[in-house]
Amino acid sequence: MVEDQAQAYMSNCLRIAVESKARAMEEAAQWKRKYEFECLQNGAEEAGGLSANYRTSSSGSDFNSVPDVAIVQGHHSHEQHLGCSEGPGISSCDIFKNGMCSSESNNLDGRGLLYQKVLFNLAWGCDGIKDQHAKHDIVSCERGDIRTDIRRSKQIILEWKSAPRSVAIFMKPNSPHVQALCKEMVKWLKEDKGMNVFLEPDVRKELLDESNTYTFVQTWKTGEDIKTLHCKVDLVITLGGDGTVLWAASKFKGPVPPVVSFAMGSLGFMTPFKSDCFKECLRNVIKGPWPITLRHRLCCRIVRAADCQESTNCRKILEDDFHLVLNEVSIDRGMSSFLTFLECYSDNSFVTYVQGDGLIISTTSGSTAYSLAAGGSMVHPQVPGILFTPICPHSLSFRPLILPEYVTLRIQVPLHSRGQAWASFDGKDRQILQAGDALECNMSEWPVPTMCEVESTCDFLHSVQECLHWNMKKIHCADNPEGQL
Ligand SMILES: NC(=O)c1ccc[n+]([C@@H]2O[C@H](COP(=O)([O-])OP(=O)(O)OC[C@H]3O[C@@H](n4cnc5c(N)ncnc54)[C@H](O)[C@@H]3O)[C@@H](O)[C@H]2O)c1
Ligand SMILES: Nc1ncnc2c1ncn2[C@@H]1O[C@H](COP(=O)(O)OP(=O)(O)OP(=O)(O)O)[C@@H](O)[C@H]1O
Repeated sequence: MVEDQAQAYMSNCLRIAVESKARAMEEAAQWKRKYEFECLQNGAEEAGGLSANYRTSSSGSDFNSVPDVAIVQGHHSHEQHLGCSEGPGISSCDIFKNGMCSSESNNLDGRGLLYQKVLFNLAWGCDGIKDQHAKHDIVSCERGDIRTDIRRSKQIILEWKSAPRSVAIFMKPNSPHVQALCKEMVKWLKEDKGMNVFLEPDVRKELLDESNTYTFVQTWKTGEDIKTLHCKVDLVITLGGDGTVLWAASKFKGPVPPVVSFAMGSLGFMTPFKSDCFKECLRNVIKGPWPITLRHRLCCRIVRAADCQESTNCRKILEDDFHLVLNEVSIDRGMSSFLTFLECYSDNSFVTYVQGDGLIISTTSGSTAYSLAAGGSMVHPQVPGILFTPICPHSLSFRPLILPEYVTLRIQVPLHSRGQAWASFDGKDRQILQAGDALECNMSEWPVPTMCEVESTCDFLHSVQECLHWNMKKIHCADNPEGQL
């Protein structure tokens, strides 16, 4: 009995001693944390970067008030590496403390001491641009954890602030069926909708030669006029096939008004609307809101060797001397019987040599056109990327690539090349590339907004299935009268 009491007394003393020691250690750790936080706060305030972004708490000097996310003026060595000497970015400037981290124990080291997570900064290569555009729209690094936001808004919707008033119609030439529909549409747009109608100069002339009821139709005369067409029209209508969409887009060397495309061609991958119900379609689109697909374009320039002879930096490129392609720019061997030999660079990094029939640099919209025929993947038009697809490469291992949308590609015909190459822009405007000439392209800031029939992905899948018969095979089965799978 006495022995039991003595043992209980001893273990009680031991427990009290252990608890006192734990309390003392906890208090010491608290003081240490406070000291470290104050040191860091003082340092940050001296650097001038963190103070504006502090999460405030009830007491200003409370070491429980910690910075959330700070946008810092670059003092990080990595920024220099990215060519962004003072560029903005996202910084993780967090001091971990009780209750801040999802799991408190994560911040305790083996000896039960709290540690500070090492600070870091995320910056985006921005070639010296110092504005907020260099921040990434979906990446954050709150509390030192890098995360990407889930993009919940999938579909872009166009909502008119007031009803569109002017429309430009582009139509496929030499088709009586298309011409007949164009006349009917022009009358309806004017009489029922009270809209100003623009037609291409020769189409307008043909209409006026036929009847003077179309004197209200407007047009453009010079190349200068067409440069400002986007300021005069709210909506573009195309009547034809994919070629007519490409044709209409090529007329806009800057911003493009929303495009409604009626299928009156053979394939019609980018022409979702049916011409026989054009009034209902246009009524809906004009009323809005309406889903659109932003189809990115590539801005392509030819850099001539002759223009660069004086100095390596000399570029006698005129302001207007560029092509905006909706599908692709292709470089091929033309009539030459030699293999093309092209040197390819991405942002000045060597990519590869192309030896074969040529190379296609395609947008994602163009992925279902020439690039597909050359073995490239089909890519949804809203995926940000540039397709790099060789044409009949001489090497069996030369597979197509998809590069990020922000790279600048340079395709050079080497000075020692035996033959020339030819560049075509959306299958048109073929231009010769002599030895030493290069083609440069990057993503343009001016996409083509095309109105969807249903919504972007649904329209894309519908086109893939209906126009290209993707993964459709006939099955011979009495249970499947339509014979398709
Ligand atoms: N081997 C090939 O498949 C090949 C060869 C040369 C050009 N092309 C394509 O033709 C385009 C020019 O078209 P065009 O109508 O002025 O010439 P075109 O009249 O010769 O038509 C070419 C075909 O490509 C289709 N097409 C065009 N763009 C498309 C797209 N984004 N998705 C799916 N199919 C598409 C057209 O509907 C048409 O059937 C070029 O941009 C190029 O992509 C393809
Ligand atoms: N307004 C226009 N003026 C001059 N040429 C045009 C015009 N619209 C289209 N074209 C050209 O006419 C050709 C045929 O047009 P389009 O591709 O629209 O018809 P399609 O071949 O019947 O249809 P799809 O492309 O669906 O097979 C294309 O090469 C295109 O560039």
